[in-house]
Amino acid sequence: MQLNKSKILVLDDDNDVLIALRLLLKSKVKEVVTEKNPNNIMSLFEKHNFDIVILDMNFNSLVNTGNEGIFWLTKIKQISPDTCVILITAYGDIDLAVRSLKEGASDFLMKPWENERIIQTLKELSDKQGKKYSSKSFKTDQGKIIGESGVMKNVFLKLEKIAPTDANVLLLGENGTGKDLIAKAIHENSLRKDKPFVKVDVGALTTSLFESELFGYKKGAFTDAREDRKGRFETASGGTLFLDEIGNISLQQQARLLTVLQNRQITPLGSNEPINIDIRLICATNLELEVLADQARFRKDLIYRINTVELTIPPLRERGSDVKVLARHFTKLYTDKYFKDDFHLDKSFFEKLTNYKFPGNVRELQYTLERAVIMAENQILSAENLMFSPIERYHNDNSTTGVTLESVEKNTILKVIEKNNGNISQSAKDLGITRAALYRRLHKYGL
Ligand SMILES: Nc1ncnc2c1ncn2[C@@H]1O[C@H](COP(=O)(O)OP(=O)(O)OP(=O)(O)O)[C@@H](O)[C@H]1O
Repeated sequence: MQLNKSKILVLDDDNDVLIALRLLLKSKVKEVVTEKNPNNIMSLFEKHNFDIVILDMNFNSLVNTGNEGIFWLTKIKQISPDTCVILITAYGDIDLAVRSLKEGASDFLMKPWENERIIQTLKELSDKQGKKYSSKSFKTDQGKIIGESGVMKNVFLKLEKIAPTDANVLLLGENGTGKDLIAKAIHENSLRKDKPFVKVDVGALTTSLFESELFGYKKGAFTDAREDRKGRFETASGGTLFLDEIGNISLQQQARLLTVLQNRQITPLGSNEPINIDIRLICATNLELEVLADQARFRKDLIYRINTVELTIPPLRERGSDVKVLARHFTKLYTDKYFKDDFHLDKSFFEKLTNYKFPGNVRELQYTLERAVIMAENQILSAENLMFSPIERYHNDNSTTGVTLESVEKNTILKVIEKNNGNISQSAKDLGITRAALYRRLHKYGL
């Protein structure tokens, strides 16, 4: 990462220091935030993702032992392990310097400092971080996309290449794999980052809503159109439009979308005047590309339009050690959110997690850990604290123990209904039975 893309927090109780560093850094970094009170660290990290913190060693002018600096350094490293911390002190002390480096500080500077030395140190740290992020995580303002597995490193490398271009992107991956997060990351790391990011779950829109949501309407265009309303294409102008669940839109909706993308123009309902649109398009689906490319379901010409680059986000069960890294991340997140003391994560905790297949992917892991943290009765999290969601379990059960014909039938029905988003007519069709027969079975299995 270059220094001009870094977000920096300066924490010092001396106003002169804050002003001097703000003036020095303002034109050289992406954002510089200054703060006098270290008790505000937590809330600042909730709002910003700082790459580097410049931290005073001595907040209490009466006791210059530097211990406060070490205390806050440890806190920052707990909240955001990837943030680099540079400690500064007016009371140079080699022992303290060594200790702070052991506790995770990246460097140590003496007051009064030389401006050039600070800038040089910040540059080196930003460079190092850039390399680290490209292999371990990818940053967004919402947080980090975490992953250290080979497949995710590959995703990060592709993201770095794709994000700054204006290419349309198709994100493929099962539910809960992080497509939403990645769509935002692409936007935030693009040249359009200061313009809107607009998400529409198109799979959930009826035909008439699809038109009015995406293209907008003029007052009087239909009974409820009491005033002009901009469509999402127009709201996203200059920025990124993220169309989620694109695989679920009808052929008619696909035709409308294709026309807009070909002409780069929309015409609001009730208007005769087309409006030029300037958007970057990101689409996502949980269908596999081969399924999506089935002519009966999706137009090939539209696939080509939306899919300049495609990015497949692998399911969590194929990401090896990511389960552990994500588990640590979510445990920490919820420990802080619910003001709990830090937990010891037991061996059995990780064993149970790594043996589970996570049909609901990262979202399921996240909820499982939130539940575990809330319900924990002591400071140890072990296998017993992990309760996987029953709504996902039927996907995961590959063993034949206890399998009956009835359970197979019940699970198949559930899967098909889920695939069709609860649409009973379509599910009955896919199952090769009548709607009435499907209702009888739903009743029989208490579904
Ligand atoms: N690699 C990751 N690192 C950190 N958090 C993640 C990661 N992947 C997913 N998450 C979190 O998991 C949850 C689900 O992710 P997200 O909504 O992006 O998935 P999705 O693929 O868009 O799901 P769906 O297809 O159901 O819309 C979110 O809370 C997201 O922040």
